[in-house]
Amino acid sequence: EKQIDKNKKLKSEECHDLCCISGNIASGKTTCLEYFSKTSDIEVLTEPVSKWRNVQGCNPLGLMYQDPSRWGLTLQTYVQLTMLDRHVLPMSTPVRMMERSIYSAKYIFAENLYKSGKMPEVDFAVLSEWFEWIIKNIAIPVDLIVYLQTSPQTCYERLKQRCRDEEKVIPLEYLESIHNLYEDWLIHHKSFEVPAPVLVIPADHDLKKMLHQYEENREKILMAHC
Ligand SMILES: Nc1ncnc2c1ncn2[C@@H]1O[C@H](COP(=O)(O)OP(=O)(O)O)[C@@H](O)[C@H]1O
Ligand SMILES: Cc1cn([C@H]2C[C@H](O)[C@@H](COP(=O)(O)O)O2)c(=O)[nH]c1=O
Repeated sequence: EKQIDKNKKLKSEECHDLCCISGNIASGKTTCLEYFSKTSDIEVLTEPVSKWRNVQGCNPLGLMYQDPSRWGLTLQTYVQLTMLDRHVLPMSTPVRMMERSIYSAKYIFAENLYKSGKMPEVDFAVLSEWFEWIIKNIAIPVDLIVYLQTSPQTCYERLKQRCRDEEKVIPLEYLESIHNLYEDWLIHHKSFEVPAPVLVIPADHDLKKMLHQYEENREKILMAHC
C-alpha cells in the first residue's frame, strides 16, 4: 500500500526530487546518469564540462590544470555559475538527477585548490563570499546525494582510459586529495554541512555489478523526497 502511495506521489505534480550524483573524477557519474536517463519521467543533467572547456573560445579547465594558481579562480567562478544555472532551472519532470552540485564544486574542488596552496587567499575569499551569498539568497534544494565511492586508484585507471586532453597531467595524488575531501565531507562529517541525506554506493566494481547496484537502489534514488 505504501508503495502504491509512493508511485502516485511520484507521478503527481507536487512531488519533485533532486538527486545529485557525486564522486571523484572518473568515478562513473556520467555512466550512472546515462543508465538512469533511459527511465521515463526523469530529467538527467550531466556536468557542463563542454562549457568549462570552451567559454567563448577559451578553455578555463585546461588553463587551470596548466597553471592552477593563475586560473583556479577563473575556472571555479565559472563552474559555480554554471552549477547555479543548473540548480535554478525549473523542473519539468518529477525527478531530476544532476551530476555533482554547487556544493561539491566549492567544498571539494575550490577547497582542494586552496588547501594545497594553489589558490591565493584573496581568490578563495572572493569565491567564498560569492558562494555564501548564493546559498543564503537562492534556494538550492537537494533531496539526496548519491556518493559513488571509489578508490583513487580506480579513478586513475578510468581517467587514463577516458583520456581527456586537459586531464593528462592529473597525478594519482590529486585524485587522493579529492577523495579525502569527499570522505571528510560525506562520510566522516568532518568538514562542511551536508545539504541532504547521503546514499553511498561502492563504485570500484565492473559495469555489470554497478548496473545491478543501481537497480537495487533504484527506488531509494528516484523517490528520495516522496
Ligand atoms: N564500472 C566501471 N568499470 C569500468 N570502467 C568504467 C566504469 N564506469 C565507468 N567506466 C569508464 O570510466 C571512464 C569514466 O567514467 P565516467 O562515467 O565518465 O566518470 P565521471 O562522469 O564520474 O567522470 C569512462 O571511460 C567510462 O566508460
Ligand atoms: C566540479 C568541478 C570539476 N572540476 C574538474 C574535474 C574534472 O577534470 C572535470 C569534471 O570531470 P568529471 O569527470 O565529471 O569528474 O572538471 C574542477 O576542476 N572543478 C570543479 O569544481
